[in-house]
Amino acid sequence: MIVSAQKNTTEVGTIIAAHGRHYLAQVGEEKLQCVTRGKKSDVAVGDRVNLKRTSANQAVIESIAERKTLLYRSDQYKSKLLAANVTQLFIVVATEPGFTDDLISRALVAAESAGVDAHIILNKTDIEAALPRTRQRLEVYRKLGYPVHEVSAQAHPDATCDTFMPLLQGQTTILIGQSGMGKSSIINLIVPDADIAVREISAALDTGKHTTTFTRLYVMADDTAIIDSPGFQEFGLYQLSEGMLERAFREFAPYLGKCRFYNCHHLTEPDCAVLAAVKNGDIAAMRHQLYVQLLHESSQKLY
Ligand SMILES: Nc1nc2c(ncn2[C@@H]2O[C@H](COP(=O)(O)OP(=O)(O)OP(=O)(O)O)[C@@H](O)[C@H]2O)c(=O)[nH]1
Ligand SMILES: [Zn+2]
Repeated sequence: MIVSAQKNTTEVGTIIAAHGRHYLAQVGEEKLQCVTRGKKSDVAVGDRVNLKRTSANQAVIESIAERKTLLYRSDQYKSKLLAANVTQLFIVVATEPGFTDDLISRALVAAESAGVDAHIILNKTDIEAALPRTRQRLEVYRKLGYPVHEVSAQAHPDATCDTFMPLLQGQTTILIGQSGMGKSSIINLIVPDADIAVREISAALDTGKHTTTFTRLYVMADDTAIIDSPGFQEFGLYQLSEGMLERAFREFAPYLGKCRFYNCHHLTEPDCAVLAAVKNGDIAAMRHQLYVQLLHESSQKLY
């Protein structure tokens, strides 16, 4: 079929899902199946792209607009693209089941190093027995300046929407969370017809049964989008240099440059200002341990 009107013009779209080297782009009200030229597959969900139509519902990606931010996911010892142009990252945790600090801090490091704001969403506040202890566990992050928002998607859906809507406005927000935290419940509240959209995306990309395993973007308004990243995407942090890592721990900032050695790794060095702060409790030991672990991991990278 020849679509004469669009034949030689370029259109602008947003990548809303990716599966292998097949992409789906939202162009106004339409969803177009896209491929890249050649073997390139460096397109990420959230990318703004220039497209050339090849049929009524297909197009070729001509170019990718400059990215404001880029998040990576981990794939063995490699980092692959997770999402582009994200402005804020919401980490969903719950009173129950338990969450791990390791995953929260890794997500925070990913956000910091990408220049993306990070917020923590505490869901299931209706499970009151577990609430005090959960709040206390999140205190370390709140003290670091990461906003913590309390919601209950199930018990207080309207209040949950009221909490989210102003936060989402004008932003591209990625939601991540370990299984069972209630991320799907939240998405279904704030994105009406999310299920329909996922089925549509899945059919267009022919992902078969893998409907829940791909990252997808929901366009809410011109300047507002939500990205649902299923499962708990391990963030790719292998590409971070030592300098980027130490800066991704925002509580290290007052101490950087104050160690005896200008190239201090903050591991076991004498007169290390960071270690001194860990020792006197100004830096949480748990956070420093993760820094050590990430430093170790980034030295293990294969390429
Ligand atoms: N008590 C309570 N339960 C909730 C709340 N929100 C979600 N749940 C329940 O928590 C369970 C997990 O919710 P989901 O929305 O499926 O969680 P998810 O994080 O998407 O989990 P996966 O689908 O495994 O990734 C379900 O049984 C929900 O009914 C809440 O506010 N309070
Ligand atoms: Zn040091």
